[in-house]
Amino acid sequence: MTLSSQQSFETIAPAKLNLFLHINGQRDDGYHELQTVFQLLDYGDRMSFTVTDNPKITLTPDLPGVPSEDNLIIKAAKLLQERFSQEKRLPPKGAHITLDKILPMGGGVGGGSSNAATTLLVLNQLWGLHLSTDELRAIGVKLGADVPVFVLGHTAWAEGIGEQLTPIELPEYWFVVLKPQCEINTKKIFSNKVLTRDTQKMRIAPALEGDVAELGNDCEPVVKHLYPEVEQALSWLGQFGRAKLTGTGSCIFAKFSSKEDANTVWSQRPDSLSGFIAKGINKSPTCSSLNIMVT
Ligand SMILES: C[C@](O)(CO)[C@H](O)COP(=O)(O)OP(=O)(O)OC[C@H]1O[C@@H](n2ccc(N)nc2=O)[C@H](O)[C@@H]1O
Ligand SMILES: Nc1ncnc2c1ncn2[C@@H]1O[C@H](COP(=O)(O)OP(=O)(O)OP(=O)(O)O)[C@@H](O)[C@H]1O
Repeated sequence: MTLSSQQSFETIAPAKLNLFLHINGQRDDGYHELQTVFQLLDYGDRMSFTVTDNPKITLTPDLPGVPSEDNLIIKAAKLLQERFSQEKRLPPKGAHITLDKILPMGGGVGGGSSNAATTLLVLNQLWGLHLSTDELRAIGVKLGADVPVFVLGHTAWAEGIGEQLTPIELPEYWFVVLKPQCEINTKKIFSNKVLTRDTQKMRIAPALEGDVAELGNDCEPVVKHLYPEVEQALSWLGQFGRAKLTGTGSCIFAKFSSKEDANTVWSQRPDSLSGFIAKGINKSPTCSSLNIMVT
């Protein structure tokens, strides 16, 4: 049975970590050129989708602080509806979507982007649109630089503004991800005057595992200066391994070779730090259950 003959679908929208993040320049439109490795995690928001004949897109529950029209899930569904009308010349179908939000917002783990990408992938199939993954990636990048990697649904080496992607296979390590008590606006960090913007581009994806461990995040000095709670969290986690910022923060992470080692560190964390433990995965659960080939 194909998904287009089904009416409902439930899945996890996974989180990502930036295992390192280099900023290599700035484009004329203000966006930054970067190089990074996106590591997908086996931890994320639960989402469910039910097709409706009525063209309305509804989402429950509301996300506190995010008006419905600004929610990336609604925006993604509406962009896809426009394509539906263009391609099929029929009144669009609608959807009822539920979101169990567990990923910290403004944390650099890509929750909103992952929600948007999951919406594109699932509704593309439930509505029987059959757009290719490349077409969905092109729609996704209009919603945010982090959306395409979640459409690809694979851990990846990334360049450009984060949309030029090469899938890679990494060992499935465990990560302790800690969230200091602050939310960080991505634009605020990217518009900071003293942000490093001239890290030399690597010519090829580093031979990953070993090399990536040594590479840092160019946003870290600015974020540490503006948010002392992030600096404190980095020094605490740094006692147990190399601790880094993901994206523009506020979450930080360190890698461990077993769940037990990760748990030992997690159980000692200060009360001021929330977060989660997760395993690194190569392929996203949504792409696996939708039988999407990674190319
Ligand atoms: C920091 C990362 O999370 C690393 O993966 C991403 O680069 C951010 O991706 P995102 O949250 O999807 O970002 P967007 O929603 O596209 O952009 C938010 C703001 O960040 C800035 N921005 C974002 C990505 C990028 N490569 N250069 C930028 O300068 C832009 O000012 C933009 O207005
Ligand atoms: N479905 C959504 N889930 C979370 N945030 C959303 C969503 N839709 C819109 N937003 C807005 O996007 C902002 C960033 O949310 P998100 O959780 O993706 O942060 P992030 O992990 O720091 O993102 P990134 O790593 O992609 O920069 C939120 O503060 C919120 O205003």
